[in-house]
Amino acid sequence: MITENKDHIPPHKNITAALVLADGSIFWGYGVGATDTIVGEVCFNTSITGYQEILTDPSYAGQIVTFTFPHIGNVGTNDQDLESTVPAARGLIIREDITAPSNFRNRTTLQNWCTARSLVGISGIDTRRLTRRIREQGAPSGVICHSPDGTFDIPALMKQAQSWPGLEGMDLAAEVSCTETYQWSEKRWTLENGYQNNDTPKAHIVAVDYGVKRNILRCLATVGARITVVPATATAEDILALNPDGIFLSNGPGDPAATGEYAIPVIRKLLDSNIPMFGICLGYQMLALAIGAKTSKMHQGHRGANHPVMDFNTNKVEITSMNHGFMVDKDSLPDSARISHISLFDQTLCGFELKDKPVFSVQHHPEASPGPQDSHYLFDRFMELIAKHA
Ligand SMILES: NC(=O)CC[C@H](N)C(=O)O
Repeated sequence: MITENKDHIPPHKNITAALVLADGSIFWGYGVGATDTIVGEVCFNTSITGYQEILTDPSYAGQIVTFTFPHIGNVGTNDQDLESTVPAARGLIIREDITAPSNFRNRTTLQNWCTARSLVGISGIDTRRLTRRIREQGAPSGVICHSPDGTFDIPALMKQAQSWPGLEGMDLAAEVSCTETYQWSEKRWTLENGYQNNDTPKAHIVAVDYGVKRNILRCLATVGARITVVPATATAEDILALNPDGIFLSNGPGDPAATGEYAIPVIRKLLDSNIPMFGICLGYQMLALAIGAKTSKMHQGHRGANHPVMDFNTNKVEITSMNHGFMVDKDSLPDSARISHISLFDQTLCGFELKDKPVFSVQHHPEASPGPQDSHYLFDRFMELIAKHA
């Protein structure tokens, strides 16, 4: 492992990758995956499992993920733990070299999988040091350059990192959304049966895809929904014409405030229909904007699988999976909304419900993938709300 420096010359001849931050810091390491140069916001995730799900979560579009857990890649990759097929994380930063996979579900190494997906990574990085720096100074823009012959144009890489505009004000949801409407009936994976379909649906949910994770759709199918997934640009009329019993607003990448042109007016119209509605993460943030609340960029964000959240409906604490860099400002919630969930790490707002409409939403990821399953009850809560309003 080589610690960061500002010297433009690689410290030895085996170096095949560089991570260059906008402030000029250089971290040298070893290339993983595709031979390319990528730019994005450098964030960190503290989960100890689920790197494949994290890297395929469309909410990470525009981001480079630093894994704080040192052993990434040691269970290989498979075809089942994918959260999407659309572009998601741009790159990965890891501590240890990827070792030979050891898991009965493995199909191919993380190294080959990254190459096949055009994902660029760097290993050999002091991820503790990098994470401390993000905690102290916020998530920086950065570039990973994977160069097998060990040549790097550091000033050009620095310039590329500095000229990247950052996620604030950036709309990425429309880029990762599906373009055609489709049906979904697959339920959550089990060791005994793999993926099974829900063939006896109890309700029809229209899910608006701002970058939806497959496990959210699977959780909805598991609690009994038939799901129609529509593109982020679907109008309220398109959605209502499908005759939904419930409407779901998905997670997704980028700045929620940047979706104001297309998503917010649609959500406002949908609220008028009084159809039960549930939002997760970006969907929650956009719902908040639609009722007049405000969102802002967080200093370092929440990304991990051990975030404690309090549910005020039951006064129970749930350990949750999180992945967000923006938040809804608690004080900006209008009187029409009631706080339902709060982060016990930093007291930020994690959920609200509307007082006079069958609408609720959460900032965390109840579908997990990866992470603890404590929050699965929220999908049941949605189905109960739908049954009550049928
Ligand atoms: N997982 C998500 O939906 C993330 C929402 C939003 N892009 C954020 O970073 O806060």
